[in-house]
Amino acid sequence: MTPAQELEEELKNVDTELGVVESEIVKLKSRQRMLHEKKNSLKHAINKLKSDKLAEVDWEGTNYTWSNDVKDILQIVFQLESFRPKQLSVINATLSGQHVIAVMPTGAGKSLCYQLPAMVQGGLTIVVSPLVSLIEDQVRSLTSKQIAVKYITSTTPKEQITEILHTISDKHCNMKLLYVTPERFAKSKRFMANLQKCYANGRLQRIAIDEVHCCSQWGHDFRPDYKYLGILSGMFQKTPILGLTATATAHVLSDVQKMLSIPGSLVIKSTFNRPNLYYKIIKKPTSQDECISIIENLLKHRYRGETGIIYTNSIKDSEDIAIELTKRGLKVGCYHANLDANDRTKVHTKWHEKKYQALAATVAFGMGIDKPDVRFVIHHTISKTMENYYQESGRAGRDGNHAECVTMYRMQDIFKVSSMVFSSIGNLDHLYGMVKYCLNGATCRRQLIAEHFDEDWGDTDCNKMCDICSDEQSEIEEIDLQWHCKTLVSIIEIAENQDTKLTANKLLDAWFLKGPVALRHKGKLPKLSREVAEDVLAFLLVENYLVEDFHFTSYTTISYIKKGPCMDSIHDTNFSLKMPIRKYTPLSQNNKKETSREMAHQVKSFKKRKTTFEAESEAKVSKIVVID
Ligand SMILES: Nc1ncnc2c1ncn2[C@@H]1O[C@H](COP(=O)(O)OP(=O)(O)OP(=O)(O)O)[C@@H](O)[C@H]1O
Repeated sequence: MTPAQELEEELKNVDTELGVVESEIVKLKSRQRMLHEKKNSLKHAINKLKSDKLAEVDWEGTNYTWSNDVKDILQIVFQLESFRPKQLSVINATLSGQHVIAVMPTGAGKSLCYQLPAMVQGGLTIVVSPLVSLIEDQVRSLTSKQIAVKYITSTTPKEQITEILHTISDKHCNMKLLYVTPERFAKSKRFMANLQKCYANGRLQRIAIDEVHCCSQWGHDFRPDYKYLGILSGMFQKTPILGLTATATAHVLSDVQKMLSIPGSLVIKSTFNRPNLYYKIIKKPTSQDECISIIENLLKHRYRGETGIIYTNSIKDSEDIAIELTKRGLKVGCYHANLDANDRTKVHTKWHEKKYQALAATVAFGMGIDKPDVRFVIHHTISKTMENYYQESGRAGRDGNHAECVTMYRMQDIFKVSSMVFSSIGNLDHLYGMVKYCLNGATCRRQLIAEHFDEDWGDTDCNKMCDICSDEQSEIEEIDLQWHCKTLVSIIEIAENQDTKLTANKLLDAWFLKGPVALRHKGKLPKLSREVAEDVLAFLLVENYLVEDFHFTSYTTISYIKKGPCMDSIHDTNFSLKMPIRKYTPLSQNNKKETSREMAHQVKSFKKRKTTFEAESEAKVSKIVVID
């Protein structure tokens, strides 16, 4: 062997050995990853056990040293008779010094959970809140109750900030609450220094973090500034943290605890049922003019003298609706992200003071609307997710009185929304969840919302406060879809053979033997109304028998329809697919008083009705009729 060959041989051996080492590294890395995952899931399980253990304590008690003060302050300062569900638990737990995450639905009264304790003990409560309008509303309301409260936001003048910071570091300060936006923690060393002085003086009583789900990247509303709040529990070890949110997913909550460095802390969750909200879906006409006429009539009659919100999904729609309703003699403002901060405040205030009966708004009109007597929320266009829908509609009836959540639905809106959201993973599934809710013609709407939040409210919790449960005579008709699926597949295949793409409308046309002759199927005209046929297409889409296929043009994104993964099963011998037909009952213009009276009566005779309702539900189930 030449010296070069010897070296070559050695090199080979080294390579072989390197290969062995690398494969060991891969194995070890994979083991490391597995151990990390295991470690995380063990940590999660331990934290969950800790949270659950803390949750076993009866926090509703009235024998704490502060219980009498709590009761007096509730009645004298806040002028409220009693607590809403879980408010007292959160108050007792935070006054006991626990870190608490309070999960309550929109309008359930989360603010009281930190405002009231602030009055029970000496010292200062810092309230972190993401929205200036929310801060302003709350400060206005607390000031009117003679409570010493201040706020710092990006628009607060420098001298005022200096004065406030001076006050909080003063041993004798009598300020009870200070509201700040989260970026204060990230961007102001001066603020942090004064907060540390406040803590050193033993005066930092509590840190309340509103909309605490904004800490989590898993939530629907992640805000980068919230991540700086993670240092607080370490920096102010004796100060309890109280996080508040209306987002209930376990994943988000666990992430929030992690981000705030309070793993295993107590989680107090109240039910998401809002018994005073009446949920209804109405048919949305194809023309915008007719849509606006429906809203006009509702505002002029059913909701005369009442205040509400009309949600839509585009700035243009919000402007058009507001302009058109104003032309028709109504007082309706418009609110969207393109308004500057001043205009937003102006519009919000006019609405708050009832100078506007309604706002036609995009989702920019969101968090922190503290108007208790919103009597109606109309969705002119469906929301992107059920979570969003619940938050948006939940802005109605925060005072606990009857309020209505009306959604205008038509198939075409699915594509309006899907073409905006499809690019992120999971978004279409979320949207289809919302569509399923709209298409539903047989199950109590509350039941569907409960399922979404992993809760079980039981059938009787609705008290006929949704269009499904209140429709006593309804006979649920089901439509057998097997034959229709075959027809639709044949049209899709005809189009594919001709290299033609089908929008949902084109597919419907061909199904009804309209539009280009070359695309039409060879069968008979379906024995369905176009309306029901639209529901069938939407149903097949959300059930994965059809899928959307998005294509870009220079101006827009178009959604085309293709066969979905489930469509292959239609030829199976035991294939069966049925869809309950949704009834489109219009919303009467003026029977709301009757509904309210009926509701009051229902609450009184709840026990009696419970049995009746169970009987009715059974009757409904037995009245299913199948048509094709
Ligand atoms: N115990 C109570 N009794 C009667 N009304 C109450 C009670 N607690 C709070 N409220 C009222 O309920 C309304 C909603 O309260 P709050 O703004 O705190 O809700 P929230 O849970 O923070 O909602 P959001 O998630 O939208 O911010 C307010 O008008 C408040 O005064």
